[in-house]
Amino acid sequence: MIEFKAVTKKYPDGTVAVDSLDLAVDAGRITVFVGPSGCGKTTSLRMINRMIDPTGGSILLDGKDIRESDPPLLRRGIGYVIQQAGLFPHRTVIDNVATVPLLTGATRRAARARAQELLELVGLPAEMGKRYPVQLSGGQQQRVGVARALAADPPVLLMDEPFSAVDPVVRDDLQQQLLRLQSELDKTIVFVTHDIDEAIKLGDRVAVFRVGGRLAQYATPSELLAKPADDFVSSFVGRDRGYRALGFLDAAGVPVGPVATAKVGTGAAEAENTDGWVIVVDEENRPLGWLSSAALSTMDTIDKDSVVSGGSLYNTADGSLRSALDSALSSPAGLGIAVDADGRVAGGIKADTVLDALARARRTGEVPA
Ligand SMILES: Nc1ncnc2c1ncn2[C@@H]1O[C@H](COP(=O)(O)OP(=O)(O)OP(=O)(O)O)[C@@H](O)[C@H]1O
Repeated sequence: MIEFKAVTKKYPDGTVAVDSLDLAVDAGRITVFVGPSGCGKTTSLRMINRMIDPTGGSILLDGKDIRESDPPLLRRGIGYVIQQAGLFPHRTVIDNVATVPLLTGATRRAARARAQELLELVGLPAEMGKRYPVQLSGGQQQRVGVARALAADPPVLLMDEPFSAVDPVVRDDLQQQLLRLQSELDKTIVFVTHDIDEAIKLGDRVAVFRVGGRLAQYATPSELLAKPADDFVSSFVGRDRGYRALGFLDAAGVPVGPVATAKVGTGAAEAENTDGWVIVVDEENRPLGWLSSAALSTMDTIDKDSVVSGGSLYNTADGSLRSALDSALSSPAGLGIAVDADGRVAGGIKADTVLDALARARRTGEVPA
């Protein structure tokens, strides 16, 4: 556990970046610091590994004041990931990751083996180890940054806007990856972002800062959305608040209806008769995209290059009302695609059906009316 006790940071020019911060970061959880630019998120984060020292108050790591720890030693137990990954440009990817185990006394062979394992863990193919950072995409560099931060197996991981320099699709992928990793690793993660959506998605708890380095609210994502502490938090988390709150409601009770499917590579004439759209699936019944019946009527064999990419998918195994509704709204056919845990088409889902389920949840008091 990391505890901030009345922590203040006043820079020499008089700027108060953090003002009397009291906050306890739970062990083994993701805590997100979020807030507008200049509100003291980075300063708060960097005080944890003593890159910055507070001018008042104290920070305890597992009950011990971090001022009593030698900074280099302290940092061995605290991984650090930053926005531009911060990789060594003249070292290969594998050597970038192996640096830390080498520093802590591993043999070269053991360090490389560990690095290889970590690259796999963050979803990078082994052959990428030989490349130099410049030969990787931004998202891949971020993965290497995460692998490197994990190399010493630190119990604590600090992440400062790690995904903000990549495009939204890659960011979504990196966020999923982080959640998956965390479910295996149980690190104590402190994650800084200015993006409230990212905070809500990743955080077990979210600390909302306001300019002047003051904590406006510290709560779980659903509490933040349901009960913002004041007007500032309300306007900060406010955008699409009702819609985002759907992300916390299980869609298990939402009925999934039929959807016309057509297997790729089969004759178009064999496709189910429909006056609207069909979802094209692969051999395993996984969705590839949509074809309108008009397009279908012009082709002999269904090929996957002609499909219109669909919207988001709704996973019946663990989907929320938000993902169910989003799948319906983002589909060109107006019908969301529900898939099972293996990604196979389970049926279609309509926006109206989701809204009915929401109305039911309101009636039963599961969500406030
Ligand atoms: N070395 C410094 N000297 C003086 N003021 C500083 C210094 N570093 C940061 N600040 C100021 O402290 C305040 C908090 O900065 P900090 O970087 O912690 O904010 P932040 O919330 O992380 O912002 P951003 O989202 O823009 O990165 C800002 O007003 C900033 O200008």
